[in-house]
Amino acid sequence: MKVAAIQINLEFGNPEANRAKVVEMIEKAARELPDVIVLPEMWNTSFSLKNLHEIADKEGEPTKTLIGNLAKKHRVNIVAGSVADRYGDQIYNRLYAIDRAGHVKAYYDKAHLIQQAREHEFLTAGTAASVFAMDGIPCGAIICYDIRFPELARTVALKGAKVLFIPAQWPETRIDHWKALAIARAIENQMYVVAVNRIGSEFKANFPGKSLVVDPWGKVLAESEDQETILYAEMDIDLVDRVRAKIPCFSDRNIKAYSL
Ligand SMILES: NC(=O)CCC(=O)C(=O)O
Repeated sequence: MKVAAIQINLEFGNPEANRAKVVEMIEKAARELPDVIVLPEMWNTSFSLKNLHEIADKEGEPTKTLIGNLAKKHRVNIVAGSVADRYGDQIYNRLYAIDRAGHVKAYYDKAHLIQQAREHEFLTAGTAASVFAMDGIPCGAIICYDIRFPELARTVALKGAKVLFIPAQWPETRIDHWKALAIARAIENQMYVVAVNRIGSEFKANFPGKSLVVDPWGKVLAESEDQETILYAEMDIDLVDRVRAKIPCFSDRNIKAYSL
């Protein structure tokens, strides 16, 4: 499975501009014939939280049609990062997984909203982990701050995922956590992690990129710098089974010891 992680700057509160950038980058990434393209967190509006009611997607549109058409045109799977998506009065930080035919296979709503960024005041948290197949490979997704909650990544792994996608907007001040947590989630769950950050700045936060792909042994296969780029990596999915056979953490779990 060849992955292309799209690391871009975003325009605050400007979905039109961000859609144009995303289309340009997907077209560019598709030329390298990846199996899956991944976008960052909240790429339509960014964290323009106060006017999300006006500028968020409505019931998945236009993201589902726009990205679905690109997926179909290039016969590529797309993990459409996440977008602000309004359903009635509720707005979700929602990720869509779209297959090569342009169909939405699954969605995932960010479960842990970061109070420090006041996300919980404007967004509704998801309540379910998401696992979906891409070309028959079981995959899962979490979003940004979710990476700090090992229970969620573990749930995704226990549901069978071998690849975990993590779109994010992760700031420079805590970038060491980003890399350490991505590697930790890969090692403890013996799965691939594709962690996609943005660049640029918003309010007082700088975003340094540093998107990375980690294999189930914890080896960083690819890592980007602080610039607009597409990060490519080849994932040997059979390695997940080999690592899980070598150190059988899943069958060695002792759930009696985990109850509070
Ligand atoms: N967008 C986010 O969820 C940011 C998370 C973050 O900055 C952190 O966990 O630290």
